[in-house]
Amino acid sequence: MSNLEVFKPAFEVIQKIEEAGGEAYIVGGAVRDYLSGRPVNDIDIATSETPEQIQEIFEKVIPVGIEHGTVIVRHRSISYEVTTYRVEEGYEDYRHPDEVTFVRDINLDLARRDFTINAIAMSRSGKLIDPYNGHDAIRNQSIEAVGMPEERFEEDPLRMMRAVRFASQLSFQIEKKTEEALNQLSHLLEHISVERVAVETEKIFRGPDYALGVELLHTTGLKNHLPILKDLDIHKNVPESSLYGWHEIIAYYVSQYPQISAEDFMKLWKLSKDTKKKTEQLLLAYKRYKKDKKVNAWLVYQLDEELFPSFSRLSSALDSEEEDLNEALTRRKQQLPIQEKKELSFQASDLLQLLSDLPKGPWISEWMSKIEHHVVTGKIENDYEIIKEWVREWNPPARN
Ligand SMILES: Nc1ccn([C@@H]2O[C@H](COP(=O)(O)OP(=O)(O)OP(=O)(O)O)[C@@H](O)[C@H]2O)c(=O)n1
Repeated sequence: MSNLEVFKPAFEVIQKIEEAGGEAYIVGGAVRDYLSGRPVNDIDIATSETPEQIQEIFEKVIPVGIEHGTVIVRHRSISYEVTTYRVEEGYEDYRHPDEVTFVRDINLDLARRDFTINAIAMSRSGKLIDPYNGHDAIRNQSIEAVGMPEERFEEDPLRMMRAVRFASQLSFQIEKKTEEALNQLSHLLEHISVERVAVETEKIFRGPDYALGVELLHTTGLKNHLPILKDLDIHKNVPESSLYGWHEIIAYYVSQYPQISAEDFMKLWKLSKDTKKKTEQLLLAYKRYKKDKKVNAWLVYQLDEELFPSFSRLSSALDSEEEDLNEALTRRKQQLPIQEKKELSFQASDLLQLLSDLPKGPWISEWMSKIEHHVVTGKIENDYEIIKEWVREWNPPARN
């Protein structure tokens, strides 16, 4: 096994808990990702100690979910979620949080977890506690519920979406009995808040094996409980590449199916204002691109630079023949005469001064937009005198 360096600061946290008389292990996604050779991100720690005891042991503790037994410990500028061993999950939209029962045995804590690949604990010497043979499941690339799949899914139906998400992220197969339970219980997804389902759906489309994820959504029947997607033949119309974020997912489907709208996605999936803004920009830019069949100046000017990778991914998801447009967008942006409106050499105040006989009105912003468009697209130079001359020659609409 490769080296445990990545866990070193986390092992120090565990050591402190042990020195205070408690027990602690690294659990969940970090162990899974480490054992499957993937980069380790957030490290979660399970402990025999209560949040109050953890608060006494460490200086910097943020009480994020005391009633669930969870606090954040800051150590060497890294955050660790430290959670007391417990036997029931408190899922806000399905089970009542006060059903959480704290226990003193790591094995009981592992027993309440969703899949065997996620039910492995690692001690600070790197030793594994693996009562469900999760390490073997990782080697066999298999997603298998801990114990009875039906029970696990009834405890929290979101786990069904998580199974598909792990298939997409890890390229693992779902074990037969677990998949059968998915087929049988997919309807339970209706009990889960759409916000939680949205988080998993987003991860399914982002995964390297998103195509397997989309196929599983269809074959298991989970798709039938997903707003909007349930009315589409998503298994026949699979994106040509992964999509990162809801704005890309929506732009993809809205471009494919004229009968659906971005607004409906926003409403039914309860997505954020930020997603709405990004989706609108992306769709507008893509429409322009399709019309002109090239990355033109106005498109690049209007599209936020942070959306260039999204634009590029969207175009290859819709058309595998499409080149990677990210570089073309960046190059085109560098060539623009101005990057933003405030760089115009001729501002609204100049316009008002020049045409002081006209009453103020919407014509000002209409004119400024016209000037901006002309400068960006290279029809006139961004020079005060040149623009002034051009305005003089041009018949203001307000005078017509
Ligand atoms: N519905 C859920 C959610 C989580 N877990 C358990 O809690 C751990 C942490 O959950 P979470 O942070 O949501 O996911 P990870 O598995 O850590 O994956 P990632 O961080 O990559 O999303 C999981 O590994 C699993 O053991 C569970 O049993 N049932």
